[in-house]
Amino acid sequence: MQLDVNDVSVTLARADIVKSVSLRVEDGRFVGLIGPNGCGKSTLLKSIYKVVQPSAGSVVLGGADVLRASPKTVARMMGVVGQFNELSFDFTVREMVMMGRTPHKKLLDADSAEDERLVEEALLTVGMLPMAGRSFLSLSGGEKQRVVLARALAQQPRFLVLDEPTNHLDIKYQLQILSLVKSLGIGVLAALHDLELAAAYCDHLYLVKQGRIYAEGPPRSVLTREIISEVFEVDCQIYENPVTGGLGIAYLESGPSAAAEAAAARAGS
Ligand SMILES: Nc1ncnc2c1ncn2[C@@H]1O[C@H](COP(=O)(O)OP(=O)(O)OP(=O)(O)O)[C@@H](O)[C@H]1O
Repeated sequence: MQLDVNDVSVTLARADIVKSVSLRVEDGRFVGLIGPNGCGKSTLLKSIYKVVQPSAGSVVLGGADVLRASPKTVARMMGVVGQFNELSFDFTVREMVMMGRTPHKKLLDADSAEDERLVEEALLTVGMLPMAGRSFLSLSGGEKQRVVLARALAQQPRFLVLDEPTNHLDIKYQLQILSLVKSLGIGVLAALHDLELAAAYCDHLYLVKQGRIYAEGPPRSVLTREIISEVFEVDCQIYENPVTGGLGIAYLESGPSAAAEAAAARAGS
């Protein structure tokens, strides 16, 4: 299922946070959204999953107008793992994941055997089946993150939106969850902070700076020393990882002055 974001702008508290952003995620592609803190990644994702109303533009998923469609219609197609998943009420892990089935049910429908099966399968996939009876609020950050992903999987989405899905996860689960998401073979748009992981898993990257798309393309064309220095204000060396063959980034020094010095040195050389 293909996602098209067309000239989307978002204004919050009179500030222009997202400025005429267009992007495309073709069916089956894993697309990363990267950029510094506060550049507007989460706000853009929220406008795609209908939590924030854009001031302009359109969002089209599988031919459907997401901004006009009902939340239930969108939830039948799109799974979401957002950044904050705190709840006021406590639910068990199993109940949380069962909520992923809601968009596929009618009001007051009981859970079917198929619902139960999908919930078990999703819990097994994220390694949380042994904790199915636990209270969600009692879980660690990483365990909660895996349960929220299981809920999105139980939803059987045809498109996934992930906002820093590896936040809180240790390295085993970071790798496992990204591999799992990739293996689903559906369109994925994920905000990611770890640039090496983004390079390893994403087919295509959009780099956001101050609410606009600053660069886009295959990871190797976006993650260059120049672009990282300009956008993240950190000097680095890009290399080919001799073990994995993937793109490696060695960060040299942080801070605006180091980046400015590096830029000046490059300009002078
Ligand atoms: N409801 C709001 N009202 C006013 N400003 C907001 C609101 N929500 C977000 N912002 C501001 O919009 C900007 C972009 O925030 P957003 O959360 O989209 O950034 P982000 O790229 O996801 O950042 P991070 O990497 O830190 O998660 C920030 O300056 C933030 O303070």
